[in-house]
Amino acid sequence: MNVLEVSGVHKQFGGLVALDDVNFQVRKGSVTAVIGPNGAGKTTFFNLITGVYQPDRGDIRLEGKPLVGLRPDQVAMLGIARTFQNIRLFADLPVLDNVLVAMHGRLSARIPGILLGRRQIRQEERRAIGEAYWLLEYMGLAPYANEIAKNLPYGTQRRLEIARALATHPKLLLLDEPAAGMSPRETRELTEMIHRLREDFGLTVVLIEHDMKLVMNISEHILVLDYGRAIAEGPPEEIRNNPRVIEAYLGRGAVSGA
Ligand SMILES: Nc1ncnc2c1ncn2[C@@H]1O[C@H](COP(=O)(O)OP(=O)(O)OP(=O)(O)O)[C@@H](O)[C@H]1O
Repeated sequence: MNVLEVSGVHKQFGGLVALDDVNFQVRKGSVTAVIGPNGAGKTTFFNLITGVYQPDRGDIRLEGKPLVGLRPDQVAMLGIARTFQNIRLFADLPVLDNVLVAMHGRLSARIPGILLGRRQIRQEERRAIGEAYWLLEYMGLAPYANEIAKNLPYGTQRRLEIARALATHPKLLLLDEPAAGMSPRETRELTEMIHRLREDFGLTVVLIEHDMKLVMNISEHILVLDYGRAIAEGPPEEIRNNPRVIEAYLGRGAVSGA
């Protein structure tokens, strides 16, 4: 079963075609990578899925529900969470609060505050704090719960971003260059963590990544974009040996370390 279905999605910025009639399906519970050279349209693709941009034409569906026309907060409510290439945290807030804020959107939508008595609000808060601690524990972040986010090492901030995404209880998790700036050890841990997320939560993951070792290790399926066009799609071993992909991307040294 497909969680995400993208059909004929096209996006132009003035004269620049950022995505050219892209089709893409993501199977439930899979890990899929979107790769390609700089400027190929990868982040634009995430921005279209998450409602940051609207496509000029085409259709995007999450479990059959149309996403085109929805705002980012509406897309998030339907079950898509993402992280960003440039980390976006509440830098001056403690780690725990960063997760609680992310959780808030989901909780307040589920139970309008006006319907709750003070005792119930306290119960909800206690439950939210319990869940936030659980998530921090799960992500190996519990020791940092009271640290200010901006003081964490870079790789740990990336993990916190993922914890914030998980706090929204997504069906589909989009990770934009999750290994950027990570040490080889942090990247190995990230690989294990993505595997665990899929096993423990049945989560579907789509990631944009330039670290080909990570991509080839973790993905079942890879979509390759070049100048906004989908030039190849398939399992890692097929993509690795695809002459068009080698020419457009892998041959340019992107496989170094793979
Ligand atoms: N808001 C925008 N306005 C104008 N052009 C844009 C906008 N967003 C993206 N672009 C252009 O669209 C093209 C695709 O950009 P995008 O960021 O999606 O590429 P990418 O594959 O994610 O690249 P990278 O690997 O460097 O992050 C680029 O030429 C970029 O300059």
